[in-house]
Amino acid sequence: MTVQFPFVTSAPGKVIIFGEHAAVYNRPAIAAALSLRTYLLVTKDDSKSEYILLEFPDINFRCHWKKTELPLHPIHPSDTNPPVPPSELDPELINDLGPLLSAIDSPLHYGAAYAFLYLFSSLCSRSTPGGLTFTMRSTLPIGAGLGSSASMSVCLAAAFGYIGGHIKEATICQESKIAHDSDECVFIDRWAFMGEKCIHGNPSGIDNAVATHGGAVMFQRMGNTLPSVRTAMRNLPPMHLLLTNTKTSRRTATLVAGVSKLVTDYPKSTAHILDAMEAIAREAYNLMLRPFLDETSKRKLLNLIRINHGLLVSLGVSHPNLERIKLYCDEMNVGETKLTGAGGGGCAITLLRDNLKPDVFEKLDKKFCEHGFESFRATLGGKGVGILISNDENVLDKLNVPSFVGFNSRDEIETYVGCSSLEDWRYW
Ligand SMILES: Nc1ncnc2c1ncn2[C@@H]1O[C@H](COP(=O)(O)OP(=O)(O)O)[C@@H](O)[C@H]1O
Ligand SMILES: C[C@@](O)(CCOP(=O)(O)O)CC(=O)O
Ligand SMILES: [Mg+2]
Repeated sequence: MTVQFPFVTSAPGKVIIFGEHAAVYNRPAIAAALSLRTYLLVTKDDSKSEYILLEFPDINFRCHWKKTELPLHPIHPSDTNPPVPPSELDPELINDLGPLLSAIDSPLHYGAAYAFLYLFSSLCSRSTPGGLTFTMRSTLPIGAGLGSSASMSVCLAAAFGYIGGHIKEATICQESKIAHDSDECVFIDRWAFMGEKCIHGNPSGIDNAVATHGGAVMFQRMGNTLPSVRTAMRNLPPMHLLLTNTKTSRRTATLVAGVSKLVTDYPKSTAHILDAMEAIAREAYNLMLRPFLDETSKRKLLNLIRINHGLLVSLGVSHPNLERIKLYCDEMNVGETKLTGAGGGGCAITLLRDNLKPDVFEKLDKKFCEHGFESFRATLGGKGVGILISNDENVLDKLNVPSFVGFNSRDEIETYVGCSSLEDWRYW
């Protein structure tokens, strides 16, 4: 198979509706893909053939390495094709990557470069051409609980899987749906999970599963060795979720580590909290299987959102700004609010009551603006990982590093190269 450059891979962010953090401890959680996405442009420039280059303008990071410096793993005849990652990160590869990462100070840059190098070295070989530039753009806020790390890892795993010849070019267009997981999606999901491990140590795998497969799922990790269970939730009832970003930055790695310490220090008490979160996710799952929410089901879901948030507060992963959002929503009686993702800042979701008057939103928006928060209505359950390989001159005109770096808003990215605008996107 010949790899055609330039190309773009893309994957969605996600909203965890119930069960964040508990998901790390093998409890079920419910999440759905978001319409906001990450896009990774891969271009080839023969005049730079000695190098592999990163352009990550969203986090203000660019970097390059000589291809000969990279610890590309030689392919052994006994290797499985496509390669299957081990259950833990490979200590030998981690060691080899150390010197390449040692000059990077910022944890944001470090995590992104580490995931990049780990996946590149695992999936590309000496015969991979040099002169490749990887330019990453997200329409998602980064480090805000909406799974930007997983959507980035999925974009990388898909791109390296394609370049390394491990997966075929996708052929399924926007409208068609497949009933089962394709081999390509299984491959991408598994390797993106390794990227998530590089970025936050002990991920549950829910974020990369949603970013790969799209849609909505009930997900349960089964420990380190067994495969996770992923139950697709088709036909989610209309949920009317308001998503509010505190713009308070935080790192998932720090929050997951904080909960881990609490679980170690208070094993009995925290087990009850995690069990309660499991019961909430299961009750919510049964309610959300219905195509419409009657009044009683809606009331129950609202209650479950409130209880889940209270439990997350008890694990120490809220933040005064998340509590401010909850306070305003409670005062105006618009619905129930919980943090989403790792917490500690980032985003909250509010499940809105029915028949709210528009002026309530105006008042709420005004309050949020005073604190610099940003609200948007979430569209849930979109497409998973995709690839754009286009021969259209108008599209090709945008598929170069300066254009990609130069997009200055979410709307521009979506309009010029986005999954929602171009028909050339294909899905695995
Ligand atoms: N567009 C992007 N460009 C570069 N790095 C990114 C991008 N999106 C995500 N990342 C990486 O993912 C990290 C954020 O992941 P995380 O702390 O898990 O928050 P979340 O997944 O909720 O956004 C960033 O610090 C960065 O390393
Ligand atoms: C806290 C957790 O449940 C979700 C983290 O999501 P995010 O990185 O904050 O978008 C961790 C995980 O499930 O891997
Ligand atoms: Mg993350």
